[in-house]
Amino acid sequence: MITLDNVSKLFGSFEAIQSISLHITSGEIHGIIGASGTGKSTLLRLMNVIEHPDAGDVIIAGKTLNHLKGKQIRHIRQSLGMIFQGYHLVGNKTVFDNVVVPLELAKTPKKDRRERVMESLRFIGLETLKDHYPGQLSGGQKQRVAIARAIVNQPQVLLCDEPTSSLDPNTTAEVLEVLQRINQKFGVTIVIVSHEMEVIESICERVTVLADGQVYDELEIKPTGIHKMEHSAEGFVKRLTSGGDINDA
Ligand SMILES: Nc1ncnc2c1ncn2[C@@H]1O[C@H](COP(=O)(O)OP(=O)(O)OP(=O)(O)O)[C@@H](O)[C@H]1O
Repeated sequence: MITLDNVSKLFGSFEAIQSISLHITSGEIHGIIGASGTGKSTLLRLMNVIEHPDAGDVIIAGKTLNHLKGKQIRHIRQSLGMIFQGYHLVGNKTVFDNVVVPLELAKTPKKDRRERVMESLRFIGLETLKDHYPGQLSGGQKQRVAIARAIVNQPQVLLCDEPTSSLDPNTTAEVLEVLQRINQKFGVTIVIVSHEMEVIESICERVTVLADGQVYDELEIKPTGIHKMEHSAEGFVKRLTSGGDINDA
């Protein structure tokens, strides 16, 4: 579903992403973990065509994104949902009016919008709060509204940038449960960037470990534990698998 083929990204002379290749299969929940500044968000922004690679190809659902032009990019973005640590809700719009935005941008017929928004809100269990404003919601509720907005267009891929980093453990579990249901019910491929191994471990099947803009390792998470797929240094992976923050590794 998502392939990065020798992708590099420069900011000035600084190479934030260095010749990364990875493949995420359709229907997978894939984690990207790494210490602060290792390029996790940049990698996600390359998948969402917010950033463009300086070298290599980003291929989603068979389409090479870096060869697409304006209208085509807007079209492919409609098959990608995105959620962020800071929710990015519009404060002076109600929950309903926040969730309807992607349908307005996609020019979905007006007669269909209400039912689609309510369907999304029902899925995340917040339909009764449709007339509330973001300021009246808890952090977990805000993130669930952001998820409703991200899935209202029925995307094939959901890209999540530190989706639970501002949340307490109970609310984190609620948000991860919603993501898991989206994956299971609709077959949406999910990519989650996080620096918290517990989050990645609880929901992902495979994990890419980044260090200094490069793929440091790939891990497979099975009921029996975490399996190294490549060449990790023992101490580094031990820290990860014991639930420690990767920044401590
Ligand atoms: N627009 C930009 N201009 C210049 N440098 C940038 C830009 N965006 C990111 N960088 C740099 O690229 C590197 C990777 O940044 P990125 O935000 O992808 O890391 P990250 O792993 O997501 O970090 P964090 O966990 O702290 O969010 C960092 O050194 C950052 O300072």
